[in-house]
Amino acid sequence: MPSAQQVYHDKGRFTRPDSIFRNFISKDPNSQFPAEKGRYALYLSPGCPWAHRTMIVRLLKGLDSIIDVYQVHFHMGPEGWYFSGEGGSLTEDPLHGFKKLKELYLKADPNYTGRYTVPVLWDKKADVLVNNESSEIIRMLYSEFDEFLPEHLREENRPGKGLYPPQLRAEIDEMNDWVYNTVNNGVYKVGFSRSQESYDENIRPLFASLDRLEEHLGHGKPFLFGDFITEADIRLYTTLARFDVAYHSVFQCNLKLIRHDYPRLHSWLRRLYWDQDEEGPLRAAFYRTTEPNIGRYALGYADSKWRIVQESQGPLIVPAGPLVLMEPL
Ligand SMILES: N[C@@H](CCC(=O)N[C@@H](CS)C(=O)NCC(=O)O)C(=O)O
Repeated sequence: MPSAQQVYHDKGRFTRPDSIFRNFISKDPNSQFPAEKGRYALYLSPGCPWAHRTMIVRLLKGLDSIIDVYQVHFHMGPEGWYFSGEGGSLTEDPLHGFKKLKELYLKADPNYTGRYTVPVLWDKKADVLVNNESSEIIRMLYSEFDEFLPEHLREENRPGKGLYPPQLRAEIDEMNDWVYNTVNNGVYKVGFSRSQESYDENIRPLFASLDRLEEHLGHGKPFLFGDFITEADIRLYTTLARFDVAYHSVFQCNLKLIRHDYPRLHSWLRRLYWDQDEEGPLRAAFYRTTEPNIGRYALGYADSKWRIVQESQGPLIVPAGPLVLMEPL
């Protein structure tokens, strides 16, 4: 097995390899992966921000009874993600009896040599891995399953015309691009640096982008693109929900805190988090997927940093603060 250094680093700089399985579920019944109730499952760990995107969209869209979720242990073991039976994890893969996610990937492709990442979108009927790239999985969930949903949850009937509405696509894509590079993955570039140079190189662009997002919210509207939620909010949220409780301390992203230094981002974050109305437009999707897990984010990141940066050498120390995980509204 290649070392964490070989998989992830280039001269001390963290590099995230591309996902490999890139098929799509379609509403077209004649497609290879047609949308069907009960046919697909998401394997995920609730600590992972990429998997968290899919958890949010599944609830936000009301797909809970249409797509299964199979949870692995909160943090990785020496051989990656595994089923433990603890803290919401299943005892084993319910479809194959596997104990490790690695076995699922090797079932999908015995010659697979990439990383065994979550989320995984699995086709239970064909018994194959459909897709392991969160940005694509969430887009399949927006509208491909709409025929199984009540009218008001279908994309065309949502106020604002959906999570990725045609009139905003270019702007959303443009924001996704810089937010991914400097914020979503930016925190990892800082936190998984194996050199001071790499840390220095990545910390300023991260905070420059947070400053830019704070400015962007100067429009005074509740969401990044106005009055209605879009995928840009979902993609930013999973990073900001982890920021003060994990990235600031564990990943040393410590020039500023969301709660003290970014009033608009802080209100935006808390409004999403604290909405507990399961019948409302957000269906409490942010609260239900974050509140049970936020207290474990620091542990999950301390553990992955210890594995990836320190190659499991020396002590693992998990920071205790902040005392308040998410400030009240
Ligand atoms: N581009 C992928 C990234 C997924 C990813 O890197 N997930 C991490 C957890 S946060 C993982 O499973 N890592 C396992 C490993 O690297 O061995 C996506 O967005 O789905």
